[in-house]
Amino acid sequence: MGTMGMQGPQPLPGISHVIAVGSGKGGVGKTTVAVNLAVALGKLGYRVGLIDADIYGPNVPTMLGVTRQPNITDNSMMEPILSHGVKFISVGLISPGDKPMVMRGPMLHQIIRQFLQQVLWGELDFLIVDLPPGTGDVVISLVQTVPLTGAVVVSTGSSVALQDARKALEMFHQVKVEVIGLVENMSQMVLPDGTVLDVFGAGGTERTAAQFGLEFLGSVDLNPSVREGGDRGMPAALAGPESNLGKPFFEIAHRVVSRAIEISRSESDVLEIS
Ligand SMILES: Nc1ncnc2c1ncn2[C@@H]1O[C@H](COP(=O)(O)OP(=O)(O)OP(=O)(O)O)[C@@H](O)[C@H]1O
Repeated sequence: MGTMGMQGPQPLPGISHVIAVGSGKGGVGKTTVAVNLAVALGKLGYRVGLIDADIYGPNVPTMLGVTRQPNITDNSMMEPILSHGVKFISVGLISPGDKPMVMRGPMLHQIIRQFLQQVLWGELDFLIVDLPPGTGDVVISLVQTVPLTGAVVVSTGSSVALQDARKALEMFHQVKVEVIGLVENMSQMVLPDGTVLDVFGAGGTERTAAQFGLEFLGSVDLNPSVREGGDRGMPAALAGPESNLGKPFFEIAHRVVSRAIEISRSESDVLEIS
C-alpha cells in the first residue's frame, strides 16, 4: 500500500456500505428521503450513520431534531450526534445559523474527508451521504476518498426534475458510481376525501428508471405530515412500517438493502475473477 505514492479511495474500517443520496434538482425532497431512509434502516436493526454534505441546504440537524455542535475528543476526532437511532454529522453544525456556507473546492474536499475519516462512526452497516443538489465537487471528493456501494437518485415525476435527474445519473456514471435506484418523491397526493391528486406527474420517475435499465426503489406521496415531521425533527419513518406515513420509506429501505448486498456481491465476484 502506498508504494506508488498515490492512494486511491480507501474503505473505511468497520463501515460496510457507503450510499450517496443525490438529486438533479433542488427541493425535490432529497434530504427528506435520506433522513427517512436512515431512520427506517435503523428501525430495521441496521447500524446507520448519516453525513449531511448538502452545503447549500444542510437541513439534516433540523429534520433529526438536534442542532447542537458535535463534541471533539482530545485527539481531534468528532463524535457524531445520535438521534432517532441514527448517528449523524452535518456541515450545518460547522456553520450553524443563517450564514451561508462559502467555500472553495479544497476546503470542501477537506470537510468531506474529515466527515468520513475523523468522525467516531464505530461499526456501521450503512453510511448515507446526503449530497447537495446537482452535480459537482462533493461527489468527486467523496469518490476520491472512499469506495461507494452506490447512489440513490431522488426526483419528482415532473419533466423538469427528471431532466435534471438524468444529468445526475450521467454524473454518477462518469465517476463510476453504480446507481442503486431511483425514488419518486412528492408523487401523488391523497386528499382527506380520498381524491387522488397528481401534482408532479406521478409515474415519471419509474418510467425514467425503466428507460435507463435502473431499479425503481419506490415512491413517497406528497403529504403535509411528511413536511411537518421534517420541520419538527420527527421524521415520518418513525411512524413505523405499518403506518401509511412510514410504510413507503421502509419499502425503499428494504430495496436499498437488497440492492446494496447484490452490488457488493457482484463486485467481490469481479475481484475474485480478476
Ligand atoms: N413527500 C413529501 N411531502 C410533503 N412535503 C415534502 C415531501 N418531501 C419533502 N417535503 C418538503 O419539501 C421541502 C424540501 O424538501 P428537502 O429539503 O428534503 O428537499 P431537498 O431536495 O433536499 O432540497 P435541497 O437539497 O435543495 O436543499 C421540505 O420542506 C420538506 O419537508
